[in-house]
Amino acid sequence: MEANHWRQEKERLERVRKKLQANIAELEPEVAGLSDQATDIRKRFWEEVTINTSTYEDFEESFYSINQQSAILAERERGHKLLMQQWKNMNRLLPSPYFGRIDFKEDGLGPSEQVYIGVSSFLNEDGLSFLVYDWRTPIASLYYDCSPGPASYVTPSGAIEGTMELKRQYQIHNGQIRNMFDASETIGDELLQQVLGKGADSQMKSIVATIQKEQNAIIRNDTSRMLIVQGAAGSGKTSAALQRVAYLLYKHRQSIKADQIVLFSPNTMFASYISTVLPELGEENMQQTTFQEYLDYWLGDSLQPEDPFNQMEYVLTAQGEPGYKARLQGMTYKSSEAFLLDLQSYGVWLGQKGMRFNGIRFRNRNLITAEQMRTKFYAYERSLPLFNRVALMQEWLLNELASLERREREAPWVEEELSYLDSDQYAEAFGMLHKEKELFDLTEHFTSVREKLSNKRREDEGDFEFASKEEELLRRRVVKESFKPLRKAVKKFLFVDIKGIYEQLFKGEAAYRERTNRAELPDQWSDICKQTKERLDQQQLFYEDATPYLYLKELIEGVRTNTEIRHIFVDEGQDYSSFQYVYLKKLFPRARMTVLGDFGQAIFMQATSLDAPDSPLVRLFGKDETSLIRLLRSYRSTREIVEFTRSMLPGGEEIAPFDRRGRKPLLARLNGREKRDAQIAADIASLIAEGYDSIAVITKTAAESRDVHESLRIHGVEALQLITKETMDFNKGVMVIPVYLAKGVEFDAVLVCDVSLDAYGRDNERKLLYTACTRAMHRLHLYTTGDWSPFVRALSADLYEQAAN
Ligand SMILES: Nc1ncnc2c1ncn2[C@@H]1O[C@H](COP(=O)(O)OP(=O)(O)OP(=O)(O)O)[C@@H](O)[C@H]1O
Repeated sequence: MEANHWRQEKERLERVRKKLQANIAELEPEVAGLSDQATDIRKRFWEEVTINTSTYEDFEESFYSINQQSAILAERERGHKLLMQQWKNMNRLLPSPYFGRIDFKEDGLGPSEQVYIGVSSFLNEDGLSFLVYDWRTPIASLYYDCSPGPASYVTPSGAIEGTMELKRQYQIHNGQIRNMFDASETIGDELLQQVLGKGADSQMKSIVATIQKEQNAIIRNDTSRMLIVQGAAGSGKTSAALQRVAYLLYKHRQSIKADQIVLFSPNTMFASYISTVLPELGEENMQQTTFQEYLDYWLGDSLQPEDPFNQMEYVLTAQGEPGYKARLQGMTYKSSEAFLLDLQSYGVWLGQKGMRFNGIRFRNRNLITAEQMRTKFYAYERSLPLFNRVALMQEWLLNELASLERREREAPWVEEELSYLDSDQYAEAFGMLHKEKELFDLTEHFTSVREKLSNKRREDEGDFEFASKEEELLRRRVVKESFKPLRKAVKKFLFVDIKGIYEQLFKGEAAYRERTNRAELPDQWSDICKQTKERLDQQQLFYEDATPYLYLKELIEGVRTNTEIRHIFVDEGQDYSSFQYVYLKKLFPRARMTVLGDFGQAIFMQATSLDAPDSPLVRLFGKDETSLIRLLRSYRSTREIVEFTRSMLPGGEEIAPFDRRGRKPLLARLNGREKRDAQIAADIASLIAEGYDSIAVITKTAAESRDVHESLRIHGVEALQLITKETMDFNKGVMVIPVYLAKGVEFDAVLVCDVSLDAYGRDNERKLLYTACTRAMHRLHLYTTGDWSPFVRALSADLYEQAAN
């Protein structure tokens, strides 16, 4: 680039930085005092406000004064927050104010405008012209979407047409321009090369400077209710999702707050891995959770749901066990749409007969029997949906309990209970009664007024009548306390025997057909029934049963919803069942959904295809409300690694590697485990010596991880982490990790330790191996002590190197 361009750019950078420094210095004193001031205001606010309740007018006045003051306080706090935000943004800009520039000449207007783009906007003193544009502004999309030449961008008031005369990228560190490129075709191949060539980190990085056009379409999609992204491994799905959150928070800053966005992540370690991206962009983090957390929350007390990792371990390790085939068939069927329809039909059947209830017992007596409830339930209007009738039942039960409670006051046990009250309890109850009476009982007021008027004292504690009243009140209180758990249980719908209702669906083929109208059933149905029932008897649920169970529960009890949430993001979306999607949609009725995933990495049994023409995901909101974007370029791994991994997948040839070069994957076959582990230990040492500091030894199962971890430590590998499903944080270094926990994360080097026919021989293990290998950014090693897995054997020999034995 010409020397005078460099000079001009350096001078401009200096100018912008000086202005930033001046503005920061100007705000500094104000900002420094802000947090003290805020607490000061609050303190004074509470000191100055006293509630005057002597007369109604005084009370009213105090009330309005409090309201007024708190409004002033809120306004001031808003102002402070804004100031603080500006100050933080400027500080974030200072070391690297921008990463891109476009010169854009709008059709029909004067000279072209120089648009510098950075992580937030920065205005000139005039308050009108932008020295830096936020990357999320409409005009900045030109930088991501267009090449020099005719170009246009969309604003809320329509499309703006014009010509892009220049597109430039900068690498600015510590206030110095390190590098500058003028881009022509696509943005930033050079910059991207440099970014991708770096080492893996313990935290995911933001990609704002190098967002690619197809990723930008995901980030800025604002029209669909459902946005589905099917993207190859390493194509930037998670990155795009996080930038999209930042974009939505910026674009809808008046109406959406960070806590109205929820991201479902595959595990807690992944949540920690991505947690710094949004703060790096100056935004607050969205809420993060896992589907398992949700299941635990709603089922926790009554039934223990299995977690998906245990389910996965079973699939991978229990091949020889009896009932294995049935369990796998059960997993597939219970995640299917067919089963969802079956449950709906079952709901209709339950509307006519077969509901099961838990009778209400009290002190070893039946208060209301299950039979009474059933009779009552089926006496309600049959056309009412189940949950309406259950709500009516609930109301009826609460009324019944109230009258039973009244009757119960005369029961002998109450008398007995009263005599057990010690004097303290008595005094306490007595005090409470009086207090309650004074506050709430109108008759008490009336009595005291009458006392004053007639100048005649009411009966006191020594009076007979008072004593009997007191006993009556105490009885009432004792019975009320003992009925409390019953009322609570009714309010929580515990009178519906959901477990029994779910269980009676698995009473054999004929019963199932009758209840669901299903003609075709998996051939192992009777074993599936047996397994399901056995689990329920142990107060547990298979993972594949957990969501259907909750679905049925809500069909009967009514749907839980959270109407606050505006957007939900589902990462690794291929690993959720159609059931889980229906569920999420119901749960968050006002939310838009963004689902990101890769069917090539669908390693769980409940997998859902994201982009198949008949995908249940598309049907969820209907074609018109759904957009589907496919990402085919893979950025994480070198060209050599992508060429190797994509060949493992049918149809993988459409995955395009980004052109970053490296060594071909290395295949090593060794004679026995001892030699293999010695080789892995030696390879780890040499990779570290080459400068790679994030290295993962990937195993298939948790048990294998433990073995290999132990063995590698004996072989002298130091500071070796063992990652389990309980690991909360993702730390850089050398680790042993089961493949299903490595989802979504990446490493400089990956060593897959047992790529034998035994370990990865079945078709469902193909995707597992693909997922393991695609975690590698720069180097990939595969080891075996026996025959190679057929998925490796089928690869063309020029895709890899073989280690000399
Ligand atoms: N536009 C980009 N600029 C710079 N880096 C990028 C870009 N897109 C993706 N990357 C990098 O590629 C790697 C993979 O990205 P990411 O993890 O988002 O992909 P993914 O599609 O979610 O992967 P997977 O499905 O395999 O978990 C990350 O290191 C990310 O920083």
